[in-house]
Formats: sequence, C-alpha cells, structure tokens
Amino acid sequence: MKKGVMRPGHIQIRVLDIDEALKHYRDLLGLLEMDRDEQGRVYLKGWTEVDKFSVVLREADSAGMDFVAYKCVDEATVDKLREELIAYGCQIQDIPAGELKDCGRRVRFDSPSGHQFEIFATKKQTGKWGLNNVNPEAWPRNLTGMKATRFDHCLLYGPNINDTIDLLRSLLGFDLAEQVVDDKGTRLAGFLTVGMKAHDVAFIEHPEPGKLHHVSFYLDTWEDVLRAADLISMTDTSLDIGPTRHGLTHGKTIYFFDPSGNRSEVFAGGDYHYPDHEPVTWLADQLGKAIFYHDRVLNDRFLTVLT
Ligand SMILES: O=C/C=C/C=C(\O)C(=O)O
Ligand SMILES: [Fe+2]
Repeated sequence: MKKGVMRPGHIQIRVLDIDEALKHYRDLLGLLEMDRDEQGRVYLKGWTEVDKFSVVLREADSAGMDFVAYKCVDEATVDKLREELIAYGCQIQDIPAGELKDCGRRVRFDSPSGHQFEIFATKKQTGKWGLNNVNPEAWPRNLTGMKATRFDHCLLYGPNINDTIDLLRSLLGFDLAEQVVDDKGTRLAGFLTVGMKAHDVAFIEHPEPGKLHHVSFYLDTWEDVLRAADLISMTDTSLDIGPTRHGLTHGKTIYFFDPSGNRSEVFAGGDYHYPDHEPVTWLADQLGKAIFYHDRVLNDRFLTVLT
C-alpha cells in the first residue's frame, strides 16, 4: 500500500438479463444482494467484505466490464492521486457521491489498455454479513451456493498492458507480483497487487481494448472449490475449466460462465506478496504450465472467449 490504495473496491459488470444474472451471482456464487437502484442496477457483496457492496450488475445489450474501482485510505489520497493521474495524461471523470448508492465520490480514469478504473475512499460499511464485530462466530449459517467470501480480482485483456502496468505501479503503488515474459523479454502478462494478496488485478496483452477475461471470487479451501464444481454440474452451468491449479500464483481454481458469457472464477489459496518480493517470472514457452499447472496445455476457449 505504497500510495494509499488499499484494495479492490467494486466492479460493475454488464449482463444481458438481470434476473438470469442474479441466479448466477446471488444464488450460485452465493453473493449477498444488498440493494438496487432506480437504474435497475443490483448491488452485491461477499459475506466477509465490510463495505456495503463490491459487485454491481447493470443490464445492457452487451456483456463485459464497465469499470473496476480501488479503495484508498482517505479522501486526501484520492485528491492527490487525481492530480497525479491528470499530470500523467489520463482522462479523468469526477463521479459525484451517490451515483452508486451509499458510495462517496469516485475518480474514474482511462488506461492505455482501454479499461476504465476508479479510485474512491468512502463507502457505507455494513460489516461482515451475519456476524457481529464483537465475539464473531466462524461464519454465518444461512449462506447459499458457493458461499463466495469476497470479490478478489479481475483479469483484463487489452493492448499496451505494459503502459497500464507502469501507470498502476508508479502512480497507484501496485506491485508486480508475477509476470509472463516471451523469449525477447517482452512482458505478455502481469499480475499486480496493492497488498499481500497474490493479485488484485491482472493483464494479458491482446489487440482489442477494454476486454474482460474473468471476475474472480475467493473461497477458503480446495474442498470449497470442489463443492463449487459440484454446484456447477447441479445447476447445468457452462463450465470453462477446472477444478485445477494455476502455476501463476499457485491458486486452486475453477472457471465457468455467467448466462451473459462473462467468465467467473472461484479459487482458494495462492501465494502471498510483500513489497520486497521480486516478481515471479514465467517464461512463455511454459505458458501451458503457468496457467494450468496439471494439464500443462492451454485450451483455446480459455484464451479467446472474452467479454
Ligand atoms: O491466463 C490466465 C491466467 C490466469 C490466472 C488467474 O486467473 C489467477 O491466478 O487467478
Ligand atoms: Fe484469476
């Protein structure tokens, strides 16, 4: 947290049908429905998250990500970073408090990879769901589906990822935890964190700007990932790949699709990162193993289906 950016805050996902999407994000993933607004957007969160929401679903004609936001320690940090983003040459949009319900003002900026990012510092805190802050039990008893604990990260595809990675590292204090590098030394993928988590956002180089590869949610254990796989079968949900393990960050994972074609991941475990850690590097000729540690081969769908 070198520059006062703490953690992922929220992601707004476009879906083709909000009721179908809720069967996926609320009933299958087990996110909690927290609110709705007059635009019809639905606000959800994982049960361990202390802020009111981390996922916003917006009905639209096309799937994908509208924006992903990172929470800062205070408003003064947002002011300072806003100036630095302008000086860097980013297009800034000031989004007023209340545009997202119970969220303070946000500063939105574009990136060379064609994605919209936001920073903000204020959001209503509702606390961990179903647990008291004093003498909390281990977990709430009435969770559903996969019982996703939190929105963990997203993987974004676009051009010029190295410029976007430089921007997030130099201005917002992200660290490069892991990378994939080709035989000429060009970085093809970067996994970035602002704290000790394995990653808070990741990028893969791709010609089309602003694309979403997946939105990932954290589960506690490998057993939970296996149970998620069972639920994917029980609900006849479109499976992408898994359960398996990543080489990159070593998480135990499964990927599947929401009814609009957005890819979801649930995963458990994974490495940790301190600011003095050198980036872990995977060489492109080992890409299969880097992504799917057991199969060691890539499937075409995994690399090409984006929203
Ligand atoms: O090419 C994709 C690599 C994906 C890795 C993850 O999704 C992860 O580590 O969570
Ligand atoms: Fe992931």
